[in-house]
Amino acid sequence: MSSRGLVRLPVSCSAAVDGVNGCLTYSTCRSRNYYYQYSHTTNLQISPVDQMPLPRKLKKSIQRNAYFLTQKRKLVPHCSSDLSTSCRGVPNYLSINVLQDQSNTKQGAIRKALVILNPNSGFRSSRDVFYQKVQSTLKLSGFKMEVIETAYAGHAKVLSSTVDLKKFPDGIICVGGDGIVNEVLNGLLSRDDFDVAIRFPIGIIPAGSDNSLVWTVLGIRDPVSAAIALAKGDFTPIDVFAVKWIQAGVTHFGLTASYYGFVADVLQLSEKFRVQLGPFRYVVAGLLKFLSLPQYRFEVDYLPSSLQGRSSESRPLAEKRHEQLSDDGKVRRGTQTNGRIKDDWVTRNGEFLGIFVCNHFCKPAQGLLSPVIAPKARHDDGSLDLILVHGSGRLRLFCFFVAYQLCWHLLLPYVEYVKIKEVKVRPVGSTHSGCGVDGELLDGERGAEWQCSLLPAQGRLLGQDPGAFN
Ligand SMILES: Nc1ncnc2c1ncn2[C@@H]1O[C@H](COP(=O)(O)OP(=O)(O)OP(=O)(O)O)[C@@H](O)[C@H]1O
Repeated sequence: MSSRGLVRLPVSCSAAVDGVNGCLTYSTCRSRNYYYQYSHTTNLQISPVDQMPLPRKLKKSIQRNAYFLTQKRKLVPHCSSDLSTSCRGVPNYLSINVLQDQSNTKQGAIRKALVILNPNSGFRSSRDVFYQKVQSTLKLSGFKMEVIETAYAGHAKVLSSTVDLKKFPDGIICVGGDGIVNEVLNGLLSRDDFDVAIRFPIGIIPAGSDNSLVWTVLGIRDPVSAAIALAKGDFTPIDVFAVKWIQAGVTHFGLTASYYGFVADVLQLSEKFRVQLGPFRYVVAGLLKFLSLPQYRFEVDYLPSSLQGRSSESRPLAEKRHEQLSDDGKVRRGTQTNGRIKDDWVTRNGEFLGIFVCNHFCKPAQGLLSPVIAPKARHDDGSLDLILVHGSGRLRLFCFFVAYQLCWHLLLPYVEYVKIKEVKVRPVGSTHSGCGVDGELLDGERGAEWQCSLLPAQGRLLGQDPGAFN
């Protein structure tokens, strides 16, 4: 029997196959069908399907699946990374075929990664997701992993800020939601070796309530596809932004979005229902907040993208970062800010239902319609997208929400959309002074002023951006 393209499996293959489907699974290799049989004494045996003494029905089913996969690969090149996203009903264990067929999978190479698993994410199914759905796929592709489960909120940040990165050169894999990814990012960026840490690869296995980041940037929303994307070993560069509470000098980093007004309020309220409602907490909190909608007043200053001063672009990363994080809030209006003329800034004061500062187009993984909040945003375009929803009142908010579901919200006359480099947001009066960053709430005191800007270096996500093929 020819074993071309098939027995290039790492040493761990018997365990991997065992983990995938108990003791028996089957697969295809290129245009031929093979049958894998696992037994504790002989480990892995591989034979063409035609030659195996299988029941006729099973043989036919294998051949049907093989045909389906071959056709799909012909029709959609590079489809493999989202195979189980786009082809519902394709069993989990068929993903192994895809791994074997990836020319860029690092066959045989050992890749060392730290896995940080949040057992509290989403429906609290992270353990099942990791151990039953993805661990075997990752092992098969050569990952050697150390798994640590978080024991408390903030644990992932502590881990990523103290871990010896040289011990895990192939990255940190987060199993959970956007919150745990955000913690890992903030842990990495609090390290002394910031320049190295910002480029340290972060992998995501979605098991949280929403997982907007991996869905929007990599087009993946199920754990098996995410594992395959990690196995392929590519990277996607992504802009990183910093949200600074100016008076306190506290900075928090993000990859998805920061938001103020109604959504920040909903985020705060939703935490009260986390244990009872899991991912549905956002819907309930949203409804409750809608019914008791306050007025939100803000002063907003933003620097449009096209007016970005060029003087800072040639300076080294460490110098620029220091400048960005240590201006101690001593910026005064009508003066120079970080070498840029204040006159370039645009000011908007008044009532706003919401203010969103997006790093990518922010597609929620939940919901039927998958609307996007910032359709022109890209995760690596070196700018942020600002959406200002002017005004107040339930009717206006309801119309915005409906239009958003249909992706028409940018057509509303009270919605302003602009690409920016930096924005400052000051809540006025009794307006909620907190701000949400990637699903985490930053609480500020009354009168807190927030400054949101991009860092001068990009981070790296493990996995290939599907848009990179175009
Ligand atoms: N062991 C733990 N016990 C309690 N909270 C934890 C624990 N580990 C992490 N957390 C906290 O849980 C929060 C949410 O985690 P995560 O983002 O993984 O899930 P999620 O909120 O369900 O998903 P999403 O952020 O996508 O909505 C994080 O902010 C983190 O601080």
